Amino acid sequence: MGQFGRFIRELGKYRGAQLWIAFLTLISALLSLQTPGLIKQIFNFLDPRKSEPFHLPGPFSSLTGAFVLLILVSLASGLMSYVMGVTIQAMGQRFLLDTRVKLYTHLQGLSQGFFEKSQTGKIVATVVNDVGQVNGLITGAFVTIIQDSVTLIGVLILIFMQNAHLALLALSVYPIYILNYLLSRKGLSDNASKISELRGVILSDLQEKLAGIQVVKSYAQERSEVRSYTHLNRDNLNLNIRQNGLGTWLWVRAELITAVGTAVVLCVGGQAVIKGDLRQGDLVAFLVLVTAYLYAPTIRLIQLNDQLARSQTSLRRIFDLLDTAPVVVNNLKAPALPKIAGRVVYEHVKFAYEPEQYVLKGIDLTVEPGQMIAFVGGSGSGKTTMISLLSRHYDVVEGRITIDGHDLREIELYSLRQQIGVVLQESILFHATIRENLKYGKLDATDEELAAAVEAANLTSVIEALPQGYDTKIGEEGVKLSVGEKQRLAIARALLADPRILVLDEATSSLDSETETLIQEALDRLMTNRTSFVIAHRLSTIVKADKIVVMELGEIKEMGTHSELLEQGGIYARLYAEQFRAELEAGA
Ligand SMILES: Nc1ncnc2c1ncn2[C@@H]1O[C@H](COP(=O)(O)OP(=O)(O)OP(=O)(O)O)[C@@H](O)[C@H]1O
Repeated sequence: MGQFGRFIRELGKYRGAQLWIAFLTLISALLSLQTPGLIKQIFNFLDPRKSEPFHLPGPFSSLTGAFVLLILVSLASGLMSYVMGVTIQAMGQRFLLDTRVKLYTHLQGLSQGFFEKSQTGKIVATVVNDVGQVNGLITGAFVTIIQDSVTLIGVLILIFMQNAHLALLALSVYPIYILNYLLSRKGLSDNASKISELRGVILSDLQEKLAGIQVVKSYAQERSEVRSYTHLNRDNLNLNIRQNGLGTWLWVRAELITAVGTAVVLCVGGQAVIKGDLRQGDLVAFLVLVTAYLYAPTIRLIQLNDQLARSQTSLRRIFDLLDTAPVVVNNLKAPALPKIAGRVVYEHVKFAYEPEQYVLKGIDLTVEPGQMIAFVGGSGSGKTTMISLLSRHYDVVEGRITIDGHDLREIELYSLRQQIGVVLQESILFHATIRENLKYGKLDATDEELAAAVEAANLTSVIEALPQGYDTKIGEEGVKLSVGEKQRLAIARALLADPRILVLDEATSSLDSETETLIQEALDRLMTNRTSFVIAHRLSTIVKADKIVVMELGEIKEMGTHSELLEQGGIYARLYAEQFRAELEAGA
């Protein structure tokens, strides 16, 4: 029930709408409860044995008047329900908007590590499906709960006022209702949480396999993917059938209990009518009250159990996501990093992704402004981790990293990242126009700035050749750019951002020499006058680096310029010889 409690608190901000809904519910319930009273008066008036006059205001105290009043009451109650429906739908839509924005804002604030460990599809399922499910709770279940609870309270008072004996009889079936409910509750909620979990799995699997369709196709796994997708969906179907079966079975039993209750009231009440202790109209009105206003809302409330069970899992996932704290905490009160020169110092830096499993084991490294550092080393030696720490995607476990003397943890995070540009191995571009992709580096870039960046990135002729130039869409409905063109576009984007520090993860994939030259030229222009950290794969980059850092198992083993390290004849000399030979062979 904890989740529902928190949910109700979350809804607190819509208090105005809630009060309005509560007021309308009350009026609507009071109006609809007038119907049985009117029916009673009509029947008692029509009683052939002893017609009783109407106790209604002047113009309505006739048969026609009573009918008109009946219609007016229904109309007014319908109108109230309409206004209430609209108000609740609006509140539901507000909730959808607010919760999705809240979740998305929270997601944007989470650290990179969270996304490395989570399946995107599951996150999408929560933001889209789970929030939608909870919206259903507001617009569906909550209306029922409020409306029917008010009706139940009103009807209880009315039936006891009319006939306490019959009222007690009508209520005698309630222990059986409760038992019936308790019997089904666990099954329904267990099954609902399985459905909800499975839905997340199906969505994340779909997203993952479509994103990785190249792998699926190149391993010819299409049929096995279709099989496993069908399998998951069949499980989903079975669980849903079971859920509906459980829900319907609960409802059928509740209907049966209702029938018993109605029969008992009719039987005992009927005898009272025969004996003359009760008027026919009183019995009919009592029966309408009991069946339509007592039993029917009770059954509706019982049926809600299914929806509540389904929503519980959704709420848990929404709250779990909202409760996930970022690993790297951005102190918004910390001072912004002033415009930097770009001096970076790693002081005795130790870092572990998992407790005690150090992947950086005491790094000391000083980089002067404008220098180019090349990280070299075997796979898993810690190169990527070094640059992740610089952008503060993770915090160091021991030691510290400073930029121009500022400890990274003591400055505002965004002001840090704004001054670090990143060009990754695989350039990530969005499904938008070339202009929009470029402007991601600098939102207010002028056309001249765009053109200069594009020129420096050797892209001018490529863009000019496109039908709509800068306004050409990339991806799905637009052009497909080659790997080299994408990379140059990413370089132009970084040029526009004009960061003082540059992080570059060079592409390992071999590009043809012409493309390689174009990219290299663009990169050289990008790196000019910036402190650059390069995870180097190309000999040309390594050779001209101001400092080559050779890493092995999380430690710096060698450091120096190309010629210094060759002279040492250590790890670097060996790596270089290997790579040089490999490049010669590849070129041959
Ligand atoms: N997100 C992560 N969670 C846990 N361990 C990680 C994570 N990222 C990297 N590691 C581990 O940290 C170690 C260093 O990885 P890192 O990616 O820094 O190496 P690298 O030198 O960049 O390797 P490569 O050249 O293959 O990219 C490896 O043992 C790797 O398995």
